Amino acid sequence: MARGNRQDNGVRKPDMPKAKLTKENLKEAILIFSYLKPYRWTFVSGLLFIALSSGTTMAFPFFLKKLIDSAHSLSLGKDAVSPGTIAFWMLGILSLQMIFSFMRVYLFTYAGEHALADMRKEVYRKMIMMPMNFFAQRRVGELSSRISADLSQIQDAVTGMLAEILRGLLTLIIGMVLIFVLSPKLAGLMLSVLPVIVVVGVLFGKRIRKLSRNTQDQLADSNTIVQETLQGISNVKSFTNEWYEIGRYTRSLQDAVKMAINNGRFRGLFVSFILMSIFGTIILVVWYGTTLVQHGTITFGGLTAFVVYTAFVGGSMAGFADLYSQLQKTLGATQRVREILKDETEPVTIVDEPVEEKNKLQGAVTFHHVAFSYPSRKEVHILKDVSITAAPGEQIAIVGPSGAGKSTIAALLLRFYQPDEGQLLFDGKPADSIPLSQLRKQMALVPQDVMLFGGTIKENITYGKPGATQAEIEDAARKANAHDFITSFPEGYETIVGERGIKLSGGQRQRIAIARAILKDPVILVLDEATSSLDSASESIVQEALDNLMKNRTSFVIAHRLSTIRNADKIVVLDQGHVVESGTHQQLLAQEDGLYKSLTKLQLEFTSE
Ligand SMILES: Nc1ncnc2c1ncn2[C@@H]1O[C@H](COP(=O)(O)OP(=O)(O)OP(=O)(O)O)[C@@H](O)[C@H]1O
Repeated sequence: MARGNRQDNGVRKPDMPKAKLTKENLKEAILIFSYLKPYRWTFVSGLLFIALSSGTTMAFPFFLKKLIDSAHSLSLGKDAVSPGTIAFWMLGILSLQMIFSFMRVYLFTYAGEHALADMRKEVYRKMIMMPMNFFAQRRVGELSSRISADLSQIQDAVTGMLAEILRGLLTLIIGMVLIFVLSPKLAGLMLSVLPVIVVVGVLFGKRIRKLSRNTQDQLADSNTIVQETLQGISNVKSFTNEWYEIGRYTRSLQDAVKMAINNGRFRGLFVSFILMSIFGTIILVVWYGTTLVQHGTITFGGLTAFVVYTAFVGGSMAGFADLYSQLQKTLGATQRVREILKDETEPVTIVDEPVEEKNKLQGAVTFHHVAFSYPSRKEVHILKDVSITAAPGEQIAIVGPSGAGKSTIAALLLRFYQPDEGQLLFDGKPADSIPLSQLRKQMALVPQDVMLFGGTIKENITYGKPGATQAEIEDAARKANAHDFITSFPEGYETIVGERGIKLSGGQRQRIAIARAILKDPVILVLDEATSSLDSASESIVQEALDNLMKNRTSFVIAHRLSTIRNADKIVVLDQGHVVESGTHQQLLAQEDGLYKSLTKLQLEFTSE
């Protein structure tokens, strides 16, 4: 069976590109801001409040200077504004600061959350519209972390980081101007140590970025293990491989922890370095400042304000180095998300339109000399020169050994993939001349392993025709031999089926899938070994349901149990991608040395044993 999320070799592809701070990358990242467009006024107001709150923060040291100088003047018996009045002004400023900070956080959250939800919607929309090959080459965990982790990183950048950059820049510029105004000499001293700090900071930042990327990758690997084992929990349990999975997860986690600790070591060094730089500079400035106070070049208050401004400026510089590594992470996330946004989707429509008259099918299907290889394994030719014709309403059975390419035929029918050579025709028209969604709307697939969604039975049946009435649903369930077992549940149609339908038996799940297909009322039906996992009693109930479903539709039945397809209008025998025989049951049995005959014989022997 050609499953969607098949992995080629179980090894995750290194699709986490390094995000360097290049012009190209930044340009791409800026495109993400287009999602903020609908909320631009909220966002701009947020920016304004950041500027205002930075302004009020920067006003504090100024008032501190006034406060100290006035106290100093008063102590010398000179005339000055009373410290109480200045403290009162400071309280006023503090109140403003509170309002500004509240508004900035609120407005940024508002714009950021909305923009992120839009972005998530867009990425999900894109993802779900991707062709099958996209899913065949990626792991589910990896894709879901695009939507969760990567997008959260981007959101942090849009809201938190941008605010930090703006605040840092304002603090830096205003702080620099003010310290030069307060004392050019002291400012000169402070700036002489600055380039050293910046260079070392950037080098550190680079290293940290690399390490944290590796940690993130490793962590994503461990999360994939969790997702995969939970999805296949019955496999894990039936093989009693809990120990194996715990071991696998532990090893993966240990690697992640090792990397994170290594990263932490560097971050620790980085933080210590920054702290040392800040306090070292302060000590230097204070020492030199006190000599200037002695010479009367600067007041006590001035020196205090200078030190505080220096701390602000130093803090914002240290923040920049951290922001730099954050920015790198965000660029990585942006790149991965943009990769999906840029990828080409299938030409499906995302509005629920009825099938147009001109696209309505009668149900004739022709495979005309079709050859096919899966895009991920181009060198392996799965189908070779396959020709099959089905008249409207005919039942075509496809049989053959495992791996012969039966499910691949189903995948091509549903146009999950395109033939490499030859043509697929519907009512004599090339498949690609009919819009993809319009075509698929007229088909239904009852797969081998039925996947139900976590909602109610009713919701699962209505999946075949959203908006169907209760009468239609019940009618479909009756035809699918499902009504009786559904009504035997206390909650009837409202019974929650549990995640992926685990609260129902295999046969019940299949009958729900059949009811879903009946409700869809397709012209062409594809059944992929629909009865293979059932015992004889359930098989006959399901088979009856299937016979109801197949009435008056072109059906392609992929079957292992040859007994179920005896009455098919045509049986196509496939072997290693070739059609080796084709005809009715009787015709094929008449072929001495035929593959069908030997398969039938084998099954008879097998079942009579
Ligand atoms: N997505 C895929 N990418 C690459 N190769 C695939 C993919 N799906 C199936 N194949 C390969 O194509 C071949 C035919 O597979 P297919 O599922 O069509 O066989 P089948 O006849 O339905 O087998 P079975 O009866 O065992 O389900 C197999 O060799 C399989 O490994």
